[in-house]
Amino acid sequence: MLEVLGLAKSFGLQTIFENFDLNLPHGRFTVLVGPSGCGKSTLFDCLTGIVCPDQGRIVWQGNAIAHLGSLAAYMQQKDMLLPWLTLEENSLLPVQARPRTLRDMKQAKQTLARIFERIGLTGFGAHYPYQVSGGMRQRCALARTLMFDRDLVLLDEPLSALDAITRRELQNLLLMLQKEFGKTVLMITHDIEEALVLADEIILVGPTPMTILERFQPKASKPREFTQPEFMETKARILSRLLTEKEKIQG
Ligand SMILES: Nc1ncnc2c1ncn2[C@@H]1O[C@H](COP(=O)(O)OP(=O)(O)OP(=O)(O)O)[C@@H](O)[C@H]1O
Repeated sequence: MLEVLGLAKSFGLQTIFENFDLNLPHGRFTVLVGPSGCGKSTLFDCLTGIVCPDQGRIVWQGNAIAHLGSLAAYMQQKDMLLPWLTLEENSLLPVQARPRTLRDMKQAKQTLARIFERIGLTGFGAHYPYQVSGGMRQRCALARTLMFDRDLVLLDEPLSALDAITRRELQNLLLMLQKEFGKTVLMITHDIEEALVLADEIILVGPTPMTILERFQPKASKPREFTQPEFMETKARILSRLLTEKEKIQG
């Protein structure tokens, strides 16, 4: 579905990645795990056209494109909510931005009401971002991402500001998106247990310049519990690999 070939990006003298390849098959849930500052968000920015890559090819369903642009829904680390719009208005922005009829808008509002219910925002649609907590803003940003209704969803640490229970609920929501709506998901997380619960494939990336260190394909069927013995072993391997890379850098 999406193929990235030889992607390169530098900021001044700092090479963030070069010759970076990635392949996302349709309907798969891929999770990128790697140390802070190694270039994961920059990769997403290059894919979506926020940042221009220096080199490389992005191929979408067999066609070379400059960037994904509106082909993908992208949730960035910052919630990017517009402060002068309510949570409902923020979430409906993707629908406002495309040609629509009154019926489309009615349907969109119904869909949003279901998503709000699922993520615990029912009753907060008329609130402004400054009136709710950071976790609620993040949930609203996730709702807005879902309202884009794209086959490919890029999520940059979407659940990082949430409490454990809400986090688990939203993990289930993400799994539902993949299973029921056939979405292809590429997600960044620092939480290895979260990666193990969600991923069809975990891509472990190493420090700048970012390279792929190892790939893991958890076999257990979903929904999963990260306490499964297979996961404990994989978690230990991922942690040990990250530690080795850190020690290499520190000399
Ligand atoms: N616009 C920019 N100009 C200059 N340097 C940048 C820019 N954006 C990112 N960088 C640098 O690129 C490197 C990679 O940053 P990036 O945000 O992609 O890392 P990350 O892996 O997503 O980190 P984290 O996991 O902490 O979010 C960092 O050293 C960062 O300072």
